[in-house]
Amino acid sequence: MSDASYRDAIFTTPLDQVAQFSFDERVVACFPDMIRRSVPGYGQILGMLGIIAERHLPRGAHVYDLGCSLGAVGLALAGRLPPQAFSLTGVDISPGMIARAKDTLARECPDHAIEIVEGDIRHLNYRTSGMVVLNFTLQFLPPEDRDGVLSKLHAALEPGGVLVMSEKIRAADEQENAWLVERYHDFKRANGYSELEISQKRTALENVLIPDTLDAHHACIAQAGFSRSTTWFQYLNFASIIAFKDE
Ligand SMILES: Nc1ncnc2c1ncn2[C@@H]1O[C@H](C[S@+](CC[C@H]([NH3+])C(=O)[O-])CC(=O)[O-])[C@@H](O)[C@H]1O
Ligand SMILES: O=C(O)C(=O)Cc1ccccc1
Repeated sequence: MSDASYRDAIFTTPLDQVAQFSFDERVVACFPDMIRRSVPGYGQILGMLGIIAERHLPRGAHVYDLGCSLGAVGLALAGRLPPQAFSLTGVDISPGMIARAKDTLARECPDHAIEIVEGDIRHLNYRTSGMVVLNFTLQFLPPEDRDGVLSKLHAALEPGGVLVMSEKIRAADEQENAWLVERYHDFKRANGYSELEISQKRTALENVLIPDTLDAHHACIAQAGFSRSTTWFQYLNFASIIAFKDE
């Protein structure tokens, strides 16, 4: 499979009917460009995941990267930690993403114990792990399925284990939310997206990517059994939370 990456031009031409967004072959082909131009702080979050792993993972512990797409989290951890430091399982439901992630990781970090599997994170039998990463993935699950997944992840974590969860968020206050969304659209314009691309993608993501508030995420995390959680990163309406399982 080719490892070429293209500029995201998916919503450049006017569409009669904008179909629901899906992680199909066209998205796979331009995904690195799409996510970097569309997710404020994406690169910074990846860099910090390596630092968090370095601090929190017991030597040799297992890590899950859930909704791994092209394997960027595994690459970031392998770039910072030696092969003996951890093993990692990346899981994604999109066959196109999985095929490319497997290729990339086998080529870029052959000495690290990283496996990539196709699957639905709602129906996985999780093994005991030291760290679980949901980097912009929970937002794509139907809201009614999210509590169940977080509870399973809490159960799978070792005492002292951590969950890192990044999400597109909404603010409960309408005015605050409007400001964040408007500046987010400015961010996309500044990254070369046209008005048409911004509005068609917004339509495509309706009912597919369902953002929740930070308060709701922290409440869900507490409900799942985590004793503490903190928002360690926010850039406009994109944020990342770390949650700690009791020692
Ligand atoms: N039920 C599901 N089970 C498994 N995977 C799923 C499911 N639903 C959606 N996905 C997968 O979750 C990923 C979300 S992208 C993650 C970026 C990555 N974490 C990164 O750090 O580059 C975020 C984004 O594109 O904004 C896609 O690859 C979906 O196929
Ligand atoms: O582009 C958007 O509007 C987003 O919310 C980010 C995003 C990035 C990649 C796939 C889907 C959504």
